[in-house]
Amino acid sequence: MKAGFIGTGSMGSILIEAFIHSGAFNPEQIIAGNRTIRKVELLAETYPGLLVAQSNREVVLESDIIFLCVKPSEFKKVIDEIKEDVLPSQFIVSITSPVLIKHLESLLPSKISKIIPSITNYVLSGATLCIHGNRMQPEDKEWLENLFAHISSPIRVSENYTRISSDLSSCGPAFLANFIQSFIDAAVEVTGISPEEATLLASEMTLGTGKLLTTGGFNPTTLQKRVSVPGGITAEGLRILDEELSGVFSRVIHATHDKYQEDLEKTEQQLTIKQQSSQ
Ligand SMILES: NC(=O)C1=CN([C@@H]2O[C@H](COP(=O)(O)OP(=O)(O)OC[C@H]3O[C@@H](n4cnc5c(N)ncnc54)[C@H](O)[C@@H]3O)[C@@H](O)[C@H]2O)C=CC1
Ligand SMILES: O=C(O)[C@@H]1CCC=N1
Repeated sequence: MKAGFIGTGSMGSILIEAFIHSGAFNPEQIIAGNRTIRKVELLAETYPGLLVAQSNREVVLESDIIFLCVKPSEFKKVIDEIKEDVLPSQFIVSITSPVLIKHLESLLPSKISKIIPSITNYVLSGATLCIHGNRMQPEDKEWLENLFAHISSPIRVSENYTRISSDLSSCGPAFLANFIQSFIDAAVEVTGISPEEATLLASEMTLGTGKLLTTGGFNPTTLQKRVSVPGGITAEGLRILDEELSGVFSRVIHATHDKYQEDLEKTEQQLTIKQQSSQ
């Protein structure tokens, strides 16, 4: 099994490193290409045996499964480069939400899935969102999800819910980190505790909270209730949060969905124009 990666930016390189660290792939099983080739050369220096492709075509010609790890606006160019070489027996995995499965299936003859990762996969944790195309047979889906199980909890989602699922799973780490940073900044400003100590405490707290919510038998509601001693201190803090954060996440979700719609329309336009002109 040879795995090819087109795009070794933030998420492409995180996936490569996670697959290697988890033992899912040896470096020798990986070939990667990137617009700026130096990024792949650096990966190959860290993981000897990893092959540096000189072109996206080379990635496709050498791989059984190809991960497309470029931004939505870069898809058209990549697909134009590789489409003549893609085979029906190959697997193509897109990690980009605004590129629809139906467009990929109309442009490429391979088996297609969309799997949206998360930065949490870097530490072999968090979810990956799995959306499979029509050519994926039950055994293909099982095989691919087993591969992603090395680095994540693969969860099947409907393509209609890609955005909100990705908001929770993939944007979520940044949203949560923003909340934590505000908590730390306030702690430093109000009390004079050092930023390092506040950050350590907040980070350990986040790890423990994640464990309680995944394997500790709590959900967000029961956790808040359990920590809030009746007439105690936590309830005072929660009262402020409930007042101040009311409506904030609806606005966040509207903002991500507006941007998604914009990307979806632009990408659809690019990919379908290409399709018409190639007929
Ligand atoms: N960053 C994240 O946490 C997550 C990102 N994603 C998705 O992953 C996709 C990539 O995101 P990032 O890795 O963050 O972006 P990035 O900008 O860090 O990486 C994209 C890479 O693609 C390369 N590239 C561009 N055009 C190319 C071409 N024609 N041929 C070969 N390589 C080319 C660029 O040089 C760059 O290294 C995006 O669509 C994003 O929505 C999905 C889940 C999480
Ligand atoms: O910011 C972005 O566009 C990507 C999508 C999910 C996480 N990061």
